[in-house]
Amino acid sequence: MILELDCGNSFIKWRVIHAADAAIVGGGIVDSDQALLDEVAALSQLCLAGCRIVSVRSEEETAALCALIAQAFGVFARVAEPAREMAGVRNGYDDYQRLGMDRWLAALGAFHLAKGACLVIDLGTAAKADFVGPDGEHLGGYICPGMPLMRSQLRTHTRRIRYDDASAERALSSLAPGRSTVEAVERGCVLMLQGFARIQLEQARALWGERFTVFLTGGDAPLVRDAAPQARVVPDLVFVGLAMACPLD
Ligand SMILES: Nc1ncnc2c1ncn2[C@@H]1O[C@H](COP(=O)(O)OP(=O)(O)OP(=O)(O)O)[C@@H](O)[C@H]1O
Ligand SMILES: CC(C)(CO)[C@@H](O)C(=O)NCCC(=O)O
Ligand SMILES: [K+]
Repeated sequence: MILELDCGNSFIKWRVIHAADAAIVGGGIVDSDQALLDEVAALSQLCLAGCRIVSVRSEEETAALCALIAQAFGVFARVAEPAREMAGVRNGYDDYQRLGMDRWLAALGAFHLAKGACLVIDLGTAAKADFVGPDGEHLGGYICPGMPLMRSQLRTHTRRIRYDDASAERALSSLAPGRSTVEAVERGCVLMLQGFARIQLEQARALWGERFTVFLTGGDAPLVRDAAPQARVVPDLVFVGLAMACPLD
C-alpha cells in the first residue's frame, strides 16, 4: 500500500492505495499532522510500502511531516520536486521552481488525462487557474483568494460581518441577492468564484476555440459547477500528477 499526501495551505488530503492496481483503501481531509497520523493509523490492515507527498508548505514543515511518517509507519516519504519538463508538459514559469507544486502536478495530471489543451481550475484556500496548450506548453496561470480567504478577509476587516458556519452553509441554498449579511457575503463570494471560472473559460476559448478540456478540482469545486457545465470534476487531479512525478516501484 502507498500513502499519498497533498499538503495544502489549510488542509492535508490523504489517501492509501494498493500499489498493484491503485485501488483506494481509504482517505480523508485533516487539518493537522497529528490528525493525519491518527486517521491513517486507524485504517485496518494497514501495510505501507511507500509514501509520496506534494506540499506547498515550507521545507521545514514538509520535512517535519516526513519525519513523523517515517517514525509512525516506518516508510520513507518521497516528496515531489519542481521540474522544468515532465510527462510532456513544459513548465511555463520564468523560474520553474517558483510554480506551486500543487499547480504543477494538477497540470501534469490534466494534460495526461486530456491528451491535449487543458484548463485547470483548482478552488482551495487559493483559487488557481492554469493553462496547458495542445503541445504540452504550460502557458502560466492565475492565483486569487479562494472562498475561505475572501470570507475571512471580510470578517476580519469589517465590524459588522459576523456569522457562524451553520448559517453560512444554509445561505448557499440559493444565489439570489442576499437578504441578510450571511447570505450577502456567502453568495457574493460564490459569484466571485464563478466569475473567476467563467473568465478563465473565455480565455481558453480565445486561445483554443472549443478544442480543450476543462478540469475542476479543489474542495470548493462544487460551488462553480454550474458556471462550468462542460468541466470534468476530478477531485484527485493533484494525486494523478503526484503518481506521475513520484512513481514508487
Ligand atoms: N471535507 C472537507 N474538509 C475541509 N474542507 C472542505 C471539505 N469539503 C469541502 N471543503 C472546502 O474546501 C475548501 C478547501 O479546499 P482545499 O482542501 O482544496 O484547500 P487547500 O488544499 O488547503 O488549499 P490550497 O490548494 O489553496 O493550498 C474549503 O473552503 C472548504 O469549504
Ligand atoms: C498558490 C498556492 C498557495 C496554492 O496552493 C501554491 O500553489 C503556492 O504556494 N504557489 C507558489 C506560488 C506560485 O505558484 O507562483
Ligand atoms: K491543494
